Amino acid sequence: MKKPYHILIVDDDPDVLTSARILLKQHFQKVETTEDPSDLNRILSRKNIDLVLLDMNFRKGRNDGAEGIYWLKHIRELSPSTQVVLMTAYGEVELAVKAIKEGAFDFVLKPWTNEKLLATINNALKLAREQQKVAQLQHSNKQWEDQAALKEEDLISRSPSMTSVLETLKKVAETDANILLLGENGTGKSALALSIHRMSMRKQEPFVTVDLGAIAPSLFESELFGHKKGAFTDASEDKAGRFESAHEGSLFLDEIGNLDLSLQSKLLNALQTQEIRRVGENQSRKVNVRLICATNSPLHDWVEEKRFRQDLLYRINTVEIVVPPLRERLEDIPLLARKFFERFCKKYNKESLSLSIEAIDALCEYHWPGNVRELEHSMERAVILSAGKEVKSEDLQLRGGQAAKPAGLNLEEMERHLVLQALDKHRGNISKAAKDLGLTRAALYRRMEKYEL
Ligand SMILES: Nc1ncnc2c1ncn2[C@@H]1O[C@H](COP(=O)(O)OP(=O)(O)OP(=O)(O)O)[C@@H](O)[C@H]1O
Repeated sequence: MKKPYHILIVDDDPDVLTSARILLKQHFQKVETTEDPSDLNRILSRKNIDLVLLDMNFRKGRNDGAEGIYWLKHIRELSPSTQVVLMTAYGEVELAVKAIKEGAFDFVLKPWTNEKLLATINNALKLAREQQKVAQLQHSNKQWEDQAALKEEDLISRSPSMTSVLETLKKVAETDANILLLGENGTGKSALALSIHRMSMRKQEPFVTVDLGAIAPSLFESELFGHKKGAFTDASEDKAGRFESAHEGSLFLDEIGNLDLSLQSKLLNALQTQEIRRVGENQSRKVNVRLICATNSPLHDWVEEKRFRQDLLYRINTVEIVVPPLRERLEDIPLLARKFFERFCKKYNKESLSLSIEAIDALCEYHWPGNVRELEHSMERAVILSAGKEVKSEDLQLRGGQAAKPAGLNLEEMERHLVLQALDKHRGNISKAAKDLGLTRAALYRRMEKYEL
């Protein structure tokens, strides 16, 4: 199978162009040639070239390689992610070394052997892919980092319903099946998605998250599929979408119910063809991702109401898993409560604090509309607010219970407290919590980040 790369060969000798093209066409999806290096501007600004095979000497009679170095620098500036392999004549090794210092990946001596040329190009493309991965990791969002910080053994449960979910996940994680996680907010869907990735054969590859509940719908397409420079006002440079970032790894689409019908079609198309097209580009790119989706929306009802495409649902739910709400996992409540409590005691230097039995009973009786996330927040709040040695049920401030007065808090602590309260009230629904607090979603996100919520 041809590799999904786009290669450009630049040489003023038509015979060299022809023989290189014939060879490379057998191995790579797209191969273009030009005799004139000044075409580089036009080509690089319109197309995504993965690698340029560049001659060192263009004008007849000149063989100091200066022009090759000039064009090499030019390519590095115009398109830093494009790899450059130089073609040099015998006796120009010193020049080639200089070129490598200027950013060329490697050089091949003319006349080349096919094996050597292919091996050099493949190595350059492999490096480019690795560099991309590093860049993706560096750019990955905070949410990803939070999830990455969660260790597998952190996902704890002893309730029969959740244990059976975890067992099913273990079985399907290794396959490449697309998985749909259904369940209320805060039940642990994101944590499970990461756990699936970590148990899969793709675990060494990227795990990329797109939270469709946290970005503006107008940005969905470019976020998922990327864009070309100039495709819209804010597109100041070419950008790969999350699909490309997740190539060979897993893509987690959280709140998939937020996709409108036109994007549902585009997503379906991408899944069917395993190709995506960046916004503003004509050419498509091959991608290979394992898709994990999650939602608290009733997608099956939405199919009936024609709000969600049935064919897309069937694509994403090869395996469908319902994550039970916390109130149906009674055995998990004390287990998780203690775990969170210990974590926050450590964080706030209150390690002598304890959780009373009657507080645990109250936790077990509560209905947990915001599920594990609400329990986590309640434990944090209890640790922060408790003044004594032991947290009692009235310190828990469970909704419908007696609210403790958050006395003695400074302005920042008060703000954090209000943000937590609003998130709990709306079961982690950012839009509703923001509205309640009189903030924009972005302003609420900033505060959540500030207070590490
Ligand atoms: N079984 C578990 N053990 C330990 N921590 C858990 C468990 N389940 C969930 N959590 C924690 O609870 C919080 C909420 O979980 P998560 O974000 O995965 O829920 P979600 O279902 O994806 O929520 P939403 O639908 O709002 O995106 C996270 O901090 C997560 O680490």
